[in-house]
Amino acid sequence: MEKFVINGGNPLAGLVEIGGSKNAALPILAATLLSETPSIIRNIPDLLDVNTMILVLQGLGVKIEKLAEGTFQIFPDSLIKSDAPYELIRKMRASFLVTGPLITRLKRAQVPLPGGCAIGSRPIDLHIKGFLHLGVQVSMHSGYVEAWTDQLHPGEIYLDFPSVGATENIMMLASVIPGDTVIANAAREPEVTDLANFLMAMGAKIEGVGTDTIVIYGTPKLYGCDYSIINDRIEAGTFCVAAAITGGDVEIKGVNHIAMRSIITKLEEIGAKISKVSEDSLFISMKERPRATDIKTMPYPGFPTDMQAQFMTLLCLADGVSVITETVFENRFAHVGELERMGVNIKVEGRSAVVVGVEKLTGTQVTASDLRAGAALVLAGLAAEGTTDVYGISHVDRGYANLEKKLHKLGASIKRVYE
Ligand SMILES: CC(=O)N[C@H]1[C@@H](OP(=O)(O)OP(=O)(O)OC[C@H]2O[C@@H](n3ccc(=O)[nH]c3=O)[C@H](O)[C@@H]2O)O[C@H](CO)[C@@H](O)[C@@H]1O
Ligand SMILES: C=C(OP(=O)(O)O)C(=O)O
Repeated sequence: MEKFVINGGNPLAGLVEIGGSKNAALPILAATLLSETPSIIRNIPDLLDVNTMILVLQGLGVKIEKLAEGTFQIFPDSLIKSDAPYELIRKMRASFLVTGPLITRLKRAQVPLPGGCAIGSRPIDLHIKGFLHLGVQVSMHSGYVEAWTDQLHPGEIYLDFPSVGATENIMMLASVIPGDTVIANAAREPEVTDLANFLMAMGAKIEGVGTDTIVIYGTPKLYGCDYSIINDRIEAGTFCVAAAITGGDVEIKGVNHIAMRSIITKLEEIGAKISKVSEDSLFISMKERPRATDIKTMPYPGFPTDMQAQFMTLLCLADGVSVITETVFENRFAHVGELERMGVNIKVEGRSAVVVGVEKLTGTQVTASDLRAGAALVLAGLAAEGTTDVYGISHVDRGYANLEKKLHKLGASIKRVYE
């Protein structure tokens, strides 16, 4: 078993470079299946989830070559299988994103229902709704989604919620269906935009990217291309909180200021001083005790649910009472119970958590239940008095590359221990 052992109290200082975005890399890797010709994808982060997606593609028959650190060439011409294995899909919900591309290439897909996870039940009804509108037939049995088509056609799809994954699956499928497909109430996340940019680099024509109405003018053939994915705004946000919670001074390089607007605004409300160093770099410093503030998670450009747990840790140390409301996932407060072991004062009432700031956190043993809960516990450990052992760090490895190395370089006392 692996754990992080953290001795808290060191203010972080120096420069950290942000890597490629997990949530952009996963759909873009799936989208390489849409053409028969190879693509080169750059800036792919070295994460467990990326490895899982690579195994999914290889399991479907696709050849993948690593050209350099973070750069892979994908040869989708060897795609032969339309069924994705349960062992991989259950590890990572994003593997369901191969469904759209499989239908376009092989006219059928058999993919296990990805199921729920520690943050909620996470249904896929909106993905299915989109497929049905585009001429796909779908049946579900024994925990599998079976999808097939004789004739795809364009359509108009209204999403009841701007689901990131549903927007991505539908956009991929529609990009090879001649005619105009409209996705209304589409997700506007920067990672959806990155996927659209990749599809356009492959030859698709898409309008309204980054707005809530995306129009895809499909073309029967897409071609592989050379593409570099965007950096990870959630990794950047997590390092911002690490700097703030330790009273540090850190330059964060590889950021998109616009994509991080809600995160930066909330940090400033809490009392962090943030300045723009360059087009892709910011400096964050925090010398005072954090101030309480309220946060409500929302689809982009609202405050990201993937930063909720990390901000909760910061607000646990604030002077005053904060209310954090989670509107995106129904059950994303699993970190609260573990933070309580470190001395926080939080009361969960339905979808809101009332956080009464305390003066200090105390190190102890805690266990991550999911990716961002794990990040929140690491942040708590960086600020706590004494030693914190964070277990369950495979969750953290799903979404952070070299987290402990990057934190150590900034002056944190953190090491990975194999027990
Ligand atoms: C790999 C990836 O990109 N993951 C991100 C993606 O997840 P993911 O794409 O799974 O998130 P969605 O935007 O689809 O989910 C948001 C909400 O919609 C609900 N829903 C979704 C689909 C559906 O068919 N029916 C339905 O009810 C979900 O249960 C959830 O409550 O966006 C989330 C919201 O920003 C992020 O937290 C995840 O990090
Ligand atoms: C919820 C997350 O990811 P996923 O959708 O892959 O579970 C996340 O990145 O915080």
